[in-house]
Amino acid sequence: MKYVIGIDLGTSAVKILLINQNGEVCHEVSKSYPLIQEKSGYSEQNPEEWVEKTAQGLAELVQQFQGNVDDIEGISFSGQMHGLVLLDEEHQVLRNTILWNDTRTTEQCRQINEIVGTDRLLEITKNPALEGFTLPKLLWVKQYEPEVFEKAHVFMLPKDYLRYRMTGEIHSEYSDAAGTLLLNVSKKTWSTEICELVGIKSELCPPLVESHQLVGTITSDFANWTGLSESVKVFAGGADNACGAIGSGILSEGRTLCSIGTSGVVLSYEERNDQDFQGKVHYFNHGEENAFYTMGVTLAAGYSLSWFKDTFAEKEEFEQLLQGIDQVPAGANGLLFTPYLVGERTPHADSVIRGSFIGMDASHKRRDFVRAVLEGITFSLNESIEIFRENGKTIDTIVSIGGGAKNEAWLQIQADIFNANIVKLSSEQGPGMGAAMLAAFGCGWFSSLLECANKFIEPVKTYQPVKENVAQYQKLFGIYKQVYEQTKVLNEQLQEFRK
Ligand SMILES: Nc1ncnc2c1ncn2[C@@H]1O[C@H](COP(=O)(O)OP(=O)(O)O)[C@@H](O)[C@H]1O
Ligand SMILES: O=C(CO)[C@@H](O)[C@H](O)COP(=O)(O)O
Repeated sequence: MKYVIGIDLGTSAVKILLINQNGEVCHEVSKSYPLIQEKSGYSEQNPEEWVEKTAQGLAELVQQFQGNVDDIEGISFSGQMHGLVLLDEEHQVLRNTILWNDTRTTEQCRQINEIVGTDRLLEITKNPALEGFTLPKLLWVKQYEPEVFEKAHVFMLPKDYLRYRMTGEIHSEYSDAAGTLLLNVSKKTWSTEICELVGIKSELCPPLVESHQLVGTITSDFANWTGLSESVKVFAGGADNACGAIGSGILSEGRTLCSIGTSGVVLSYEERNDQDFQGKVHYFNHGEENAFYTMGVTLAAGYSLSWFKDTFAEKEEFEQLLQGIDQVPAGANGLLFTPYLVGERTPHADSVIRGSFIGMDASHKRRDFVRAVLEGITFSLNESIEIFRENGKTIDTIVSIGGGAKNEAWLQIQADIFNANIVKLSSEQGPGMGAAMLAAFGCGWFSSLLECANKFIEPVKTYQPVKENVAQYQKLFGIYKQVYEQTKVLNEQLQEFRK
């Protein structure tokens, strides 16, 4: 039996899956790392931490593995998107990575809009300038840390840096490059036009490859560190949402995904590169060659729940915190939560807005708050679904993955709020599975990703919407949507008091 490894470099943790040729998860390791949040709106990580935790995880996985290590044939990656890793000429990291959920770059987004023009930007990159994307981060470093920027030789995305440390080879691939705001998404080339306009040397952009492309083998140092064989083939991999889509079988038109990790996304497969959502949702290259996807993003989805847990129930596990929420009625007894803890992306691209609990009552218990948090996150994702539906998409079935798909009551809440069937898969680790599938396809085990999906992906349960809950949530969603407008000015006034 042969095996592949899928490494998902998430925001909360690196998750590593060992998968056999039947698509069975044989071993699973997860190693977490913290966010560095020096100020309100800032979010960074130390790339060295990703490398160390991945190496530790792989070493643990190899130790647990009973078979012959030479039978592990391929490795590929899925990674949190947009994060800026800057390397100098010696390929040393110049500063901490500025992450996708860091919103310090509103000023740089305005500059990009002024210099490139919003229409031209949309034409080339298919996306508007948003704080989370990589180009505004590059411009922020150029403006505020010129001594760092001067030394920059190449920029990389998180999983591309990890792969570089494992192989010594520097590459980017289209699905992650699409989230930089520097890629011409239809032509699949770095945009020299944008680089020139904003004053970024195009040599900073790494060479581009396809997600399933073989980029090398692991270095002898990394092999010694982990126990892996030096001959294991390394494939480029993809953005976590592209990989989540592959790992959930979102490989044809009409298929929709909901992924609740640190962020939350609703994603839809696109065959074509010329749909027009006027930048209301992200439009990126898929990890499948020449395919695309559109996506709405809630910045603090799982993060809202983990924030609540860390703040009010630090010592408890998620399972304990979520106990009993199925006994709280839909609507959490009149308590509403908006998950804008670090600002928002879809449908409100707003780095200043912050979250709220509306309707707190003396009768509310902790579990009402927990249910309200889950419902608020799900309402936020429903705003993305609403955009898709308003643009003519039929969304009646959604595959749900990510840490959020571990809880049955939350899956039912998703069915009721989205008014769609929710499909749970045998593994909620869609991005890691997608990465492993890219390795399996790259190794030649299958003639297409779709063929691999048919073998590897196993739906285990479907949650159907309950009519009474759907009606209740439709009323509540109308109220939820008003909270943004009603709290926007208040949050602008509060901004000067933030850390
Ligand atoms: N048992 C659970 N039930 C519900 N949600 C959970 C559970 N365990 C983790 N989560 C949620 O999943 C999130 C992490 O999901 P994950 O997909 O691993 O994220 P990432 O890829 O961003 O690291 C946490 O922030 C938490 O909100
Ligand atoms: O910014 C985005 C997508 O545009 C995020 O979805 C990141 O890709 C992080 O993903 P998770 O760590 O939440 O999976």
